[in-house]
Amino acid sequence: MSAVEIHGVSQRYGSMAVLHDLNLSLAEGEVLGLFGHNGAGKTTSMKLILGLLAPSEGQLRVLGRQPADPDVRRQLGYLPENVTFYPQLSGRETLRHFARLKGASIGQVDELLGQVGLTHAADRRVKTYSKGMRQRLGLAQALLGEPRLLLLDEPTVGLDPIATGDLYQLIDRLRQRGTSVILCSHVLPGVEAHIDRAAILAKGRLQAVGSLAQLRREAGLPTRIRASGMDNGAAWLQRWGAAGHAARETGERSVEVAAINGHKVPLLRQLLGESEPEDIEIHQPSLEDLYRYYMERVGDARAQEGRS
Ligand SMILES: Nc1ncnc2c1ncn2[C@@H]1O[C@H](COP(=O)(O)OP(=O)(O)OP(=O)(O)O)[C@@H](O)[C@H]1O
Repeated sequence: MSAVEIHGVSQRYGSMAVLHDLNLSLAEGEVLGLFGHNGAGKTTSMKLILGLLAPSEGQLRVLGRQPADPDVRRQLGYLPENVTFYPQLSGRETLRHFARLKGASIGQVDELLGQVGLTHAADRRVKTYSKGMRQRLGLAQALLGEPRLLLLDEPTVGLDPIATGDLYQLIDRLRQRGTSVILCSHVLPGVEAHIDRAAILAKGRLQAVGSLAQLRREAGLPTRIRASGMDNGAAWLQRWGAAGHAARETGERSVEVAAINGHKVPLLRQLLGESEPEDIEIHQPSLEDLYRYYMERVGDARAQEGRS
């Protein structure tokens, strides 16, 4: 059974269409990164999965049932984008309150405070917490009741680099336990190692979904091979250019060639077989490169529609 299945979902707010024919599924134990520009429809998608909104068109199944089913709700954890708490309660009191609301064991509270690094501040009022501490409390709240499906909307906002790394490690552990996770984020660097697939949403439409390897193949973005400490760089530039590869000088005795699909290994073999670079760097397209590619493609499509 899939954790989430979305079939042909469109969503309107009044007369404004914000999601168009969305089709997406999430396997159990899978971590999906959902990325998109401001207003792309990420939070709306999460609210549909949470059963907080009913789709204008199409169907959703969450853990095999209707999203608003109370049994499903009990198995979901949600960290909203702008998390707010009662300022007068302490962190521990806050979590106890949410545990009671969710029917989760109060015994989990202290363990979760420890997991998010808030044990030392458990008895301080939330109004004295920094933004990052409130965010971590929000995460602990989302983890109450050991959810099977966790929805995290901008979880790294306000987190310092170490807390961000801790969050990603926590996601890795949850994945190992079989928890399914949807993670919305504008922060792309660093997240790619912790997701199974990425979904890229723009203007309410899913532009791409797949593993990084699949998206790299689909986008056909080049892997850049940079060789430094080269005695005969100019000759290589000429040779690569003649063979139709984009190549450039990147510094003194340093050259770079862009290898598109299928050319990476042959180019490397040739380079290492026939010259002696002091160093080689291989830069695969990052999630950020892929995101930029899909965003630019939407922009281009719009520009062409405008011209026709
Ligand atoms: N309650 C609402 N009423 C009317 N329009 C809304 C409502 N909520 C969201 N929208 C609109 O729907 C579109 C999608 O919003 P959504 O919050 O899903 O985007 P998002 O991808 O989460 O954006 P961000 O990255 O800025 O959080 C936006 O144009 C937004 O203005």
